[in-house]
Amino acid sequence: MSATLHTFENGTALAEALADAVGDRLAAAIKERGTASIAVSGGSTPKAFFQALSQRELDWTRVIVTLVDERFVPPENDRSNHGLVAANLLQNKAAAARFVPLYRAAATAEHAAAMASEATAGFANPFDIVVLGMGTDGHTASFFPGGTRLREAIDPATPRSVITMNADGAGETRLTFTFSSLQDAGFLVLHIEGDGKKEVLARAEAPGDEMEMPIRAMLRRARSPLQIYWAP
Ligand SMILES: O=C(O)[C@H](O)[C@@H](O)[C@H](O)[C@H](O)COP(=O)(O)O
Repeated sequence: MSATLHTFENGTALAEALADAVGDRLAAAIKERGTASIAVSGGSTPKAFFQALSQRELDWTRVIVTLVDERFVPPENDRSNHGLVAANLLQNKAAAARFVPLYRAAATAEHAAAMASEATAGFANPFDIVVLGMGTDGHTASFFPGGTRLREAIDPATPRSVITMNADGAGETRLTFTFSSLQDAGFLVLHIEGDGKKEVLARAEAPGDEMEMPIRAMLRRARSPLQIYWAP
């Protein structure tokens, strides 16, 4: 599908513009269907965006927030994406939103993934908004190069669900929505910052194997147009 690059002067300007765009989409979905759903990524990049979005004026009681992917760690762990979202997005006006975690205190990550798949099935088809990140190794969500279930995760035939993933670059076991769950969001965003990530993006846009740079799956095959938000 097509991708559009939106460039901003700095991270603050990007965060405000992305919060405006996402806030407008959430409001439109609420107006249309009474509810809105958004899946966001972790990492260091989205913090300012989360803080900006948390202050947008809308009926947050009708918004469901979940994660594109998560580490198999409880929210108190400082590597938890749930913890990051709780501290930065589910604040201010957005404190009224309903958060649906991917992590579950289950015996295994596989059980947690099954529980998360069930808990999200009602609203993840498709998401109104998905905000992806990208690592310098070309991963997005928890689609890591060399990941144990990478082929399955990016296979368009794999159903909408949350699956587990292990990879050298990932640290903990991950829980991740599959490609099919994310690629048809009403508003599909890739949020990246810095010159290094822009170079990674250029490499990903060149011919090559999706298994080497899994972001290529989104760049090449997402049904929704990919909106790339970038600032130096
Ligand atoms: O870490 C996570 O939760 C996500 O799995 C990951 O896909 C993230 O979006 C990228 O690794 C970018 O991370 P940075 O923003 O920290 O560069």
